[in-house]
Amino acid sequence: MKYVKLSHVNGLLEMPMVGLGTWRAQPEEMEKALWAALDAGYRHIDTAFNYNTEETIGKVLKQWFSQGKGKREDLFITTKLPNCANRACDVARFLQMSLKKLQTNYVDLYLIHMPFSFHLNETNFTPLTNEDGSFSLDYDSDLIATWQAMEQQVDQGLIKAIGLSNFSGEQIERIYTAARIKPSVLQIELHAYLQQNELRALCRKLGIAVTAYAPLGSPGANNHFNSKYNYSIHDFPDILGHPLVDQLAQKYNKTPGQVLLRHLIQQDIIVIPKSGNSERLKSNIDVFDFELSREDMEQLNGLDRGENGRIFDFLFFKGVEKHPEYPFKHRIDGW
Ligand SMILES: NC(=O)C1=CN([C@@H]2O[C@H](COP(=O)(O)OP(=O)(O)OC[C@H]3O[C@@H](n4cnc5c(N)ncnc54)[C@H](OP(=O)(O)O)[C@@H]3O)[C@@H](O)[C@H]2O)C=CC1
Ligand SMILES: O=C1CO[C@H](CO)[C@@H](O)[C@@H]1O
Repeated sequence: MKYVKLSHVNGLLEMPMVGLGTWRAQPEEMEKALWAALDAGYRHIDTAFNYNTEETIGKVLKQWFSQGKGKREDLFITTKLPNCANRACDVARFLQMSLKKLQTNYVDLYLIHMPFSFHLNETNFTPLTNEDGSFSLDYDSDLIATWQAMEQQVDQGLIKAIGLSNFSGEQIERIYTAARIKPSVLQIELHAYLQQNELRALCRKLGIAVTAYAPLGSPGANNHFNSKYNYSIHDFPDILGHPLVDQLAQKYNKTPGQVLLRHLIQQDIIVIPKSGNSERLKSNIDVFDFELSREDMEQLNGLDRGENGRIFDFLFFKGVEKHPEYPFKHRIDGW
């Protein structure tokens, strides 16, 4: 395993470059997948308050520790503040709920999941929706105040590093400028079709590590958006099936998934592929024994479609584009 050393942290904190994604994993699948992942050598787990996987992760880890297979400090756990809690007064209690479910007294990384905010349904801690099915936008939430509340949780020893997810360059710079504890990590959609060169350059300048979500193009996400939100993404990309990826997989005697992950890792990008299948889990972490040549890296760089390659525009949250902090306005303007 290779690690990225995080800046803006008190002391040394290293993030394993491959982590286990957990979005859409159902409890039984999650339990099996995490055991298989820990056996395969995964030590980095990516979850979020709204994935409904924290509880199962906590349960498995408790057993893993009690069987003497590892210690808490061997693991890197990321979780996220949901966007229905993007306000200073909600940070401590949402973090507490995550810590309780994860059965741990700290997380390595806590991210603001999304910059746009929804009102909170206090009965079940989900976003409030309006009668027409649109999401109830909270125009008053203050991202800087939310960030400062996260800094206080770092001071309390409940979080090691703090970061952002799905933020635009302007939003990142705004938080960075105001921050006492600077963001250590930016988690964004990043894969061969959406290579995010501008945001990566900004992060390099600010000493922020980049984590790629949906690094394989999130196969199956469209079905999920369809069934959960009755929303379909236009031109849904099949990156794993691209002929170049297939050709390189044959050349290096690797799978298409390994080629795509290696393309990112070789550029110092952390990846968090999700799998519930033990063979694919193993293959996704087995990406450190080969190197793509400069020419092949350049060919893969050439697959970038810019904004047209984006899967997660969050427009499945009906009405979200009206929020002033919606980060992809440039995309809508371009349509
Ligand atoms: N911050 C944010 O807003 C977001 C964060 N995330 C995080 O990033 C993680 C990864 O993103 P995700 O959307 O899950 O997408 P991924 O790109 O990781 O794709 C996951 C899908 O690919 C399949 N798969 C996994 N490995 C392989 C392989 N080697 N070959 C072929 N298919 C494979 C999985 O199926 P199977 O399980 O059957 O193997 C699953 O359906 C999430 O799980 C979550 O933790 C994701 C979205 C948004
Ligand atoms: O991490 C995520 C995966 O996609 C979800 C949408 O259903 C979001 O909750 C979130 O961005």
